[in-house]
Amino acid sequence: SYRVLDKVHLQDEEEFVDILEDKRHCSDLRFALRTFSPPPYKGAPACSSAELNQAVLESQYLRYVINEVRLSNPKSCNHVKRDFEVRDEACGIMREMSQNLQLRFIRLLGFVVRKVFKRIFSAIYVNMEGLQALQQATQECPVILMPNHRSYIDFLVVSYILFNYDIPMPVIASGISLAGMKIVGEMLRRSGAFFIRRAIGSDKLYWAVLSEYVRTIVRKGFAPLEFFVEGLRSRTLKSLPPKLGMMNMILEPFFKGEVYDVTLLPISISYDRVLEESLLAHELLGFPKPRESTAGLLKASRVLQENYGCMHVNFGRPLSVRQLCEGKINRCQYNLTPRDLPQKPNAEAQACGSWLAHMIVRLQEEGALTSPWSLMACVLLQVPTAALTEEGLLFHQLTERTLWLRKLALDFRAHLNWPEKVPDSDVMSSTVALHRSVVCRKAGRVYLTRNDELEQKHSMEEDMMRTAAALLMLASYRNQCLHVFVRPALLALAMSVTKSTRKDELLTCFCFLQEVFSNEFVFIPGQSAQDFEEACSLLHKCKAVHVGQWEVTDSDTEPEVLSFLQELLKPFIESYQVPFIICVANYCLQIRWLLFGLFLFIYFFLGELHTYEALSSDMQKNVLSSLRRLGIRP
Ligand SMILES: CCCCCCCCCCCCCCCC(=O)SCCNC(=O)CCNC(=O)[C@H](O)C(C)(C)COP(=O)(O)OP(=O)(O)OC[C@H]1O[C@@H](n2cnc3c(N)ncnc32)[C@H](O)[C@@H]1OP(=O)(O)O
Ligand SMILES: O=C(CO)COP(=O)(O)O
Repeated sequence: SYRVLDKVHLQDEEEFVDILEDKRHCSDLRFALRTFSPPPYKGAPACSSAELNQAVLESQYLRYVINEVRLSNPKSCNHVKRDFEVRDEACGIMREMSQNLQLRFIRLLGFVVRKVFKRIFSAIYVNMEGLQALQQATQECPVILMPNHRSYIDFLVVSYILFNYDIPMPVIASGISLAGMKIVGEMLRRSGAFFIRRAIGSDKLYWAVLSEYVRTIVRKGFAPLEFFVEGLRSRTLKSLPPKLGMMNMILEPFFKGEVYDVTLLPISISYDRVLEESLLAHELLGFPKPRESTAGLLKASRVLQENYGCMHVNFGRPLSVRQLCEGKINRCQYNLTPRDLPQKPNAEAQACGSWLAHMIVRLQEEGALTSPWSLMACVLLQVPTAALTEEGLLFHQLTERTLWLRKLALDFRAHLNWPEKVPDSDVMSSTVALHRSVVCRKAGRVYLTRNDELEQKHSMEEDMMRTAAALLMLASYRNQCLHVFVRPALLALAMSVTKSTRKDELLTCFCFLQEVFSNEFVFIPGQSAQDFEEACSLLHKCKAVHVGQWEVTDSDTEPEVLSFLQELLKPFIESYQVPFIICVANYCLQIRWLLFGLFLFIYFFLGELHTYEALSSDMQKNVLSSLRRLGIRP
């Protein structure tokens, strides 16, 4: 089993250590009560939450905006707001938003979280070098922690690690829904969460309080600021296109010269098995997300009975915004207006924020570890659904294909978490056993898990939903490693679509495909040519193509690679193809959005579509945005 390994190597020099290992020697209480003495930021004392709030409310910026809001009251309104009324409103927003970090609550949650982690995870691997670099950075510059977001566990584990290694506890941007949980909401606030409303819209005062709050945290630098640039947990386990609001806020103090530099720190969290796997798949099938509540949390305690394998937390290297922005932004322009006046980021600053945010997502992907299960999911999804549910796939074939894919992934520079010193067959068996909610092994074959395996009796519709949910779960686990293959796969697709070998034609098609799928996969804006070159070089490296100065041609040495990569993207192509055809055909008829979803279902059941992934609400939403972006209105 995975426990055989206590240390996993990401790169030769990077060592991962299981931080749960010491659980045998240290009691949970002792852990919670440990001496916590992080080195202070620039040697200065910490800033209390009351001081932070006061600094925000008394800022020139907020005073200015409060006055503007007061003056901008509609003339038709009988009651003209007074200064103190708008100020009270701002104080109300602050009370709702602000964190109230207290060490004793960290200790309390630390005690509970440790018990839970020990129960459900076999190991939590962390790269120590990354942590050391982070600890150093927190003493020198404001640090922004930017983890990928797949699970509620993400923010718990980051705080847990920082507490364990004497790194200042972060303040964390959180959706307001968590604040509404009885008792728990307040505990999260006292553990560092600050709460942001969803859909802020055009509420000028709210934006002003939020942005000043975030900027003040950055200016003071007393605690790392943590936020999830993807904005929510990815339901598909693929990276989401970044949200830019928070990114722009944290960059502003640097652009205006209020801080010398800002350090961005991408964090890649990879799970063998995601706690919310089934809930997320059901959300994709249209079931509403259960409201966050304390009762719901208590009900979810059945997850404690399950095993979720290992988790890897890879702290990336600190990135200096100062260095990254050199030559990209002219900071002199910020000297022309008083710093305290509200200023929307100009086009240059927005482009820079967007570029940085996309780059962080890309770095999160690069730092993620690819599990054997994710590779197996790629293989299993290339078997027709009916065959997977009825006949199954021979276990030894699955092993053979997965090992072939492991080699390809390594050629494509993936970081694998394939346990060393464990026979491959054991890795395969323990992986299938861990994911018995999705697949099961019987008489030398692997099948998609059905209700009868789970010894539950259900109606036909429920059975169908279960199959769909299992397939969407499988697709999500495949998605965990798609970033490794996506660029070469787009090139393989371009080669098959254009039937051309000319590099310029392939590049045009490659860019078009990137545009079509830009909601599915995150690409750094303006970097298509580099992505194309990277795809050429990776396919060349695994001997699938010959790359010349003007041409890219198939090689006969590894014909399997191109066909595998094309198959990998097939569910996306199929899910996009039908709606694209329908919409183009009905362009004049102006099909309504609701009908669009209906069409997908009809096509699916008539057998036109072979992929269950077309049923995913995420895929449907992305198809619609893609159609709109390309100027085709459904
Ligand atoms: C030892 C162990 C201990 C354990 C201890 C545990 C600790 C436990 C802590 C718990 C911690 C929980 C943590 C949960 C984790 C999440 O809840 S993740 C979700 C919350 N976090 C985030 O979303 C962060 C990233 N999101 C963003 O950056 C988003 O942009 C924002 C800032 C939230 C805003 O989102 P939004 O309303 O969707 O806005 P967005 O699309 O960015 O922009 C909307 C419009 O506003 C405009 N706008 C943008 N900025 C501005 C501005 N400053 N002024 C005016 N207008 C603006 C935009 O231009 C845009 O206009 P249009 O282009 O649409 O015309
Ligand atoms: O509120 C969040 C806590 O992680 C993130 O939002 P979602 O629940 O929509 O993923």
